Amino acid sequence: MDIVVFGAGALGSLVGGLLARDHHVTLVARDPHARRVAGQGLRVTGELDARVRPRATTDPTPADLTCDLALVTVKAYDTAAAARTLATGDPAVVCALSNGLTEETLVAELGDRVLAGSATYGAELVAPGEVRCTGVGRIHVGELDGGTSERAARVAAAFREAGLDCEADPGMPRRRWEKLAVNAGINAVTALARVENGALADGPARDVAHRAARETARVARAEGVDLTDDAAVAAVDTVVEETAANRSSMLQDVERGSRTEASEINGAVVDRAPAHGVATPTNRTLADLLRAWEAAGIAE
Ligand SMILES: NC(=O)C1=CN([C@@H]2O[C@H](COP(=O)(O)OP(=O)(O)OC[C@H]3O[C@@H](n4cnc5c(N)ncnc54)[C@H](O)[C@@H]3O)[C@@H](O)[C@H]2O)C=CC1
Ligand SMILES: CC(C)(CO)C(=O)C(=O)O
Repeated sequence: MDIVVFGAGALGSLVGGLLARDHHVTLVARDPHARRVAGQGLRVTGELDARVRPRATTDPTPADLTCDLALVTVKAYDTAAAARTLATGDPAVVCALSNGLTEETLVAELGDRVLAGSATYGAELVAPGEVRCTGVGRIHVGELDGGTSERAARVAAAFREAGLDCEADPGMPRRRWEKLAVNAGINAVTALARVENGALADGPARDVAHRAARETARVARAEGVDLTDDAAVAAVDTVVEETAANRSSMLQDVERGSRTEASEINGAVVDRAPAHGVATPTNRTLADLLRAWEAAGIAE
């Protein structure tokens, strides 16, 4: 497959690097990472090991963006800009692995080419040209409105060919909310407490994460998605166990002094709640604390 990874930071470089073992991959990234990958290739270290030579560019042409599959791995708040650039080319299928409910923003520019996606792999960009895999997770892809499709099966098969754990999921509407519950619980709590995901296996931080996940499940149900409180909590516990050594992407953000996705994750739950009369005090507190930290001065 001809695959473009748009926004190759930590997650995009990991997934794109692994895909490059079997597919023709172009990373759309920023310097100095892009320059390093273009010159010396990309190293995947940590729990997985690979040395690959994908193409890398900071400035894709419409021809670069005309591909079989465009994977979007920018931060959720960069999705609209990524979608506008992707629309200058002609990707056959577009799939977001970003956290947050970003697919609607992609659909606005790219229409029914958009598949839903989610990833629980852990990744850190440790240096230009080197990404560390901190947790082997799983990727799910599927139709935004649910159901099976030939194109989702084809994308999942292409991922598996390259050795990634990936399934086509007919239940993406529920999975997207389940992932939002996982991130609402894990990301903000690990970022504020400055702990690895595994620290949420017990103790007070675990209770906060569970409360955020339950609130997310209530909003999901109010929006017609069948996600029980217990299922949301169980999903948090499973990801905590599977990614115990991860420093969540939001913890990495606060440690770097950069903007977080608190508004796109916890804030997204809070914003949707009033229309349904659902209370979301835990998500509001987590989002507000992170926004207060951002307002005090972030690096970018
Ligand atoms: N890092 C992780 O372990 C995981 C991250 N995620 C999600 O994946 C998404 C990406 O996360 P990370 O990879 O950690 O963030 P990151 O900040 O390392 O990567 C995003 C990259 O996109 C690049 N980018 C944005 N706009 C661009 C443009 N127009 N042209 C070129 N490059 C552009 C940025 O420079 C950055 O390097 C987030 O939504 C995160 O929540 C999900 C699962 C795990
Ligand atoms: C799955 C998890 C929680 C892995 O850390 C993640 O999505 C992230 O860090 O953003």
